[in-house]
Amino acid sequence: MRIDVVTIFPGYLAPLREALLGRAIEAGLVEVAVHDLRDWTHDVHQAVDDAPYGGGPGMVMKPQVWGEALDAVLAADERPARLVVPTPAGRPFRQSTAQAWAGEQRLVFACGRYEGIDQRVVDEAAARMPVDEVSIGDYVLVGGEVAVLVMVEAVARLLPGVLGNPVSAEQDSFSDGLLEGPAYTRPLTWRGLSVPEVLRSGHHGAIARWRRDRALERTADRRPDLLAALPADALDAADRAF
Ligand SMILES: COC(=O)COc1cccc(COC(=O)c2cn[nH]c2)c1
Repeated sequence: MRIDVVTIFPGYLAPLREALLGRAIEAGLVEVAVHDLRDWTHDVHQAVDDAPYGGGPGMVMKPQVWGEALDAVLAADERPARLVVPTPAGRPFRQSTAQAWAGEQRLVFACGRYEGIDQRVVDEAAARMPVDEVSIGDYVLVGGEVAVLVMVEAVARLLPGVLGNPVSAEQDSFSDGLLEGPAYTRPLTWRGLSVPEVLRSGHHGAIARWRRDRALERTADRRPDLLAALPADALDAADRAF
């Protein structure tokens, strides 16, 4: 998979080169190219924004600069691309979104700042490629860069070879529609707190049951919306205690 990011703060994307993801890039499992939007300005001030039509606070990012930047970035590789624009006004980004995007040959991320990018940039792009305006949560950031770090990590970890042990991607939180329950490791007792007996029993059935109970309990407590969204047949008789 090739990932391109267009931003006025390329340095914000430096963490993509670290750790697991950095190794995946070095191994050629994923290619990442970060582009400075200002490279496509032609004025001495390298202006990327202007006042909003209709008035109101803040500035809007200019369509001409974004248009030239996306044209150039898209032309750099013949693989078909999906354009992703992080925005508080977007559809929710979920694990299912990451799963779907993991099958893409190419993702191009456009990082908005200020009050956003002129809508015509998104509308014009949508005429020639799939475009997703997505939100990573109901809060407002200063720019899309941090959201891109979140989404790239969520997608890249699903790519074959990126994670050491692929099984954990399947057994993710949300993969069965429930939150992950508590996890424990050595020592057996720590500051007077012990590990639940069942986990040391060696009874795999009892352990699986205990883990599911804890996941159901936590989901009912923290995310009742997820529980309500489960398909009817997802819960067996033993589950219905929650
Ligand atoms: C067409 O889309 C745009 O113009 C996007 O423009 C902006 C403007 C300000 C901030 C951002 C960054 O995204 C978020 O704040 C965000 C994403 N998820 N939750 C919060 C993006």
